[in-house]
Amino acid sequence: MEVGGGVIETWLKKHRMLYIRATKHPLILSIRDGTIDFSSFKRWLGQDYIFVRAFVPFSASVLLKACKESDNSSDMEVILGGMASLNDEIAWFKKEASKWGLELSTIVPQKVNQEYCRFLESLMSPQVEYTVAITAFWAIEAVYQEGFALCLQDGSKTPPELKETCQRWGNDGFGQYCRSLQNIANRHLGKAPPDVVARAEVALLQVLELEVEFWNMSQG
Ligand SMILES: Cc1ncc(CNC=O)c(N)n1
Repeated sequence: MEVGGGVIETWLKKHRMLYIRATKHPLILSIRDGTIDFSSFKRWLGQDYIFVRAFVPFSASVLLKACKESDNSSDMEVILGGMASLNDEIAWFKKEASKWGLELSTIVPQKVNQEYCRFLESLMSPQVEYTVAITAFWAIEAVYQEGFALCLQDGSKTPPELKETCQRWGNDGFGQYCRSLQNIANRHLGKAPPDVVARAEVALLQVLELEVEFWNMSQG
């Protein structure tokens, strides 16, 4: 099954304004037009490192749910691929932080970041259905993919120092991975009972709102 015509596409149309606020946030646009304040970037980098560390156990919980609840063994492989790139990502954050003179061990999570990490923890509960968790997982990955891909488009004036960051989430391979996650989420949403579908939609909205706030927090 291909991306298009699924529940996710319906939701993205329905919640288009919020989706655009998350993917075309002023901070992303300032990277693309080259006007970004590097202190905002450094704040984002430090906070996102903390977020990504919390995202690893959440990914593991999604993997576990896929193994228990999915009828398709390729779900597990797609999620495992995402987890493998998180291993690189953590190493990259450490390298990038030292490049910017950031001491990661001294970074204190901001309130919004704590809220986002608590939200991830709530989704790790075994009571949360795989369909709900994979929808949130897809949304978290997709907003970064879409936002950073924008900074790599022709005509963008992304500062050279930030190109590598944009490549990390904006590259075509990550785009393909996000489409695979979207297909998985659509397949499960298409056969889930209405109450589960409703909870998945709420989780999507929570992700989008937290992403907007995460960018706001980084902007200072
Ligand atoms: C706040 C936030 N949202 C999504 C991502 C992308 N997923 C993993 O890296 C991220 N790094 N940070």
